[in-house]
Amino acid sequence: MLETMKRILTMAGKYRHKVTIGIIISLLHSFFSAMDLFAILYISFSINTLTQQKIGVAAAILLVGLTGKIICKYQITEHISGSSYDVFYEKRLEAGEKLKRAPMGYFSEKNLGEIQMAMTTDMNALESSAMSVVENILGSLIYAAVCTFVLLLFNWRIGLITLAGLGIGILLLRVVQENAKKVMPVRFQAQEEMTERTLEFIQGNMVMRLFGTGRDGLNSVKEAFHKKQEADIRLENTAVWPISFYRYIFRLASCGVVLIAALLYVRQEMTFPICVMFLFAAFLVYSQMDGLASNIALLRIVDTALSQVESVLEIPEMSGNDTIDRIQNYNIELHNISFGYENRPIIQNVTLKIPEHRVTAIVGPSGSGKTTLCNLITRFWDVQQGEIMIGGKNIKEIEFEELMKLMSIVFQKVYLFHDTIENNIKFGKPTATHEEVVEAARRACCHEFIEKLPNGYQTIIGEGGSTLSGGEKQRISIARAILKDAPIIILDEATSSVDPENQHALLTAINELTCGKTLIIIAHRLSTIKDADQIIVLDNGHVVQQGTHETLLQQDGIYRRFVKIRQTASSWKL
Ligand SMILES: Nc1ncnc2c1ncn2[C@@H]1O[C@H](COP(=O)(O)OP(=O)(O)OP(=O)(O)O)[C@@H](O)[C@H]1O
Repeated sequence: MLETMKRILTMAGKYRHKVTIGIIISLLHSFFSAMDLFAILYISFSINTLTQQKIGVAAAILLVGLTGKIICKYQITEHISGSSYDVFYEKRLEAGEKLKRAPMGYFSEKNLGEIQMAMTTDMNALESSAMSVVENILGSLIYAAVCTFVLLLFNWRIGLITLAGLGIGILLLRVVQENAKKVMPVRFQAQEEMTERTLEFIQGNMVMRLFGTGRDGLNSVKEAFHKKQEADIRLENTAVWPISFYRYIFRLASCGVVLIAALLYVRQEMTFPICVMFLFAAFLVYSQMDGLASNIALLRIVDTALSQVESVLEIPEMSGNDTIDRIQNYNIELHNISFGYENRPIIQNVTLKIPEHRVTAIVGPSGSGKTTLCNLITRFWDVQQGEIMIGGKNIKEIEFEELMKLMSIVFQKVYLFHDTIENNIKFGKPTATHEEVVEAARRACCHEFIEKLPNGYQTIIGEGGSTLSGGEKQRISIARAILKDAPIIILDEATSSVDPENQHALLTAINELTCGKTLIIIAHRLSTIKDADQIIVLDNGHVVQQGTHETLLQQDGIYRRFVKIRQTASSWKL
């Protein structure tokens, strides 16, 4: 319990101080709450000599308690709940920054569900509960401790009964916590699986229907729902008995206090007023302990959510914090690089020079590693062996955002944001004017279709660009790259979705865009690569040929065979 509270305070970061003040105020709140008991004590002691003035004093004690409670509650909300929103606003930003610097390998299918859960469900749970749970638990415990202490002062026997009830109650809460500790990871895993399966079912719905497997897909979602349901029930069950027993213990201890007080009075070891005071106290002392049980269950949820969020905040960051200031040229050199996905070798011992201001085309059969090679140059993945240099500098030493300033990339899979077309293009240069956006769009051959849309450049694109065709999305991403105007350009099958009508204009635009730049291109069409300054032929992760179109045609290699069978070889990409 204390460990979780410590973690919550650590997570509070720069708000830790404010939260700590909030916790101290919450202790003060417990003290003011206990003033009800003081008022009863005062009345009980004065019962035989009660005057209007004494009633006034008791009323004043109650009033001070009530006022103190209200002021403290306001301050607690201000310091604890208020900080909670600030803390998790910043944690979301921090996680976003971390994710920006995480290696692409971190974003595996498995991790995506975890990241999504951590950034949404877990952060929400922490935002709404983490701080208040600390406040409630401490508040309840302090209140009970203050009351017990007062009772001990008045009668050690009754005080000890109250203390014993408190001790057993706390032990039972530990049992609840320990039980939940075993079940919570199962529940979280079930929740993650449910999120992943549901997303998969929604995203893959069309494919499932087309192949008549919609029902099978639903079955896996149902199974995930069922696992979640089972985990929830198991979690509830682990707490049912200990919590019932926990409540029973307090009732029992309260009854014990009543009985002992009555007994002591009968034996004339206690005066009637004190006995009455204990009768009241018996029920007041544990009045906040019922709520503590549900807060302990909540603390377990908070604990697991904390672990999930901490795991996102602790993801490895890519190394390198150098700038690109001292880079004199844009020659790219690959020195004996190797890379594999999860120990499956993809790129093997590749050594290459990609000269600046030249066009380098990468070709090879599907799956030969063309995209992977580009992903290594852009440092979306880090090489496992060898080094990649730009302008003589190892890219691992350059900060990722700085490195990205050097490159414009047109991906095979284009992602557009749920925003206006203008802002999507401006993503390449946020400071661009409308005229610059239009100019980039014209050069990327998308101005005309944008103009025909109902709101032109202000038309909102659906998430992921879902309201546009593949070709339209690709042209917008080219406009983005044109606007960014980086010295190194990587085009991964950029022309694949463009219709023949726009093909020529687009290639002209690409030529214009790439003129005088270092261009690496993975393209479909022979026309695109035959004018390249060098062509790299990849096969099974190895560079098997390298040269110009003419020199490669003269060699008896797979490039020549490819050119010959190009019309029929569907698995090749040129
Ligand atoms: N994220 C990934 N995790 C695991 N394996 C991957 C991943 N991305 C690609 N691969 C595998 O690496 C190999 C090379 O893929 P890559 O996309 O680099 O080839 P490519 O030559 O660009 O193919 P294509 O022309 O079909 O796009 C393929 O076998 C692919 O299945």
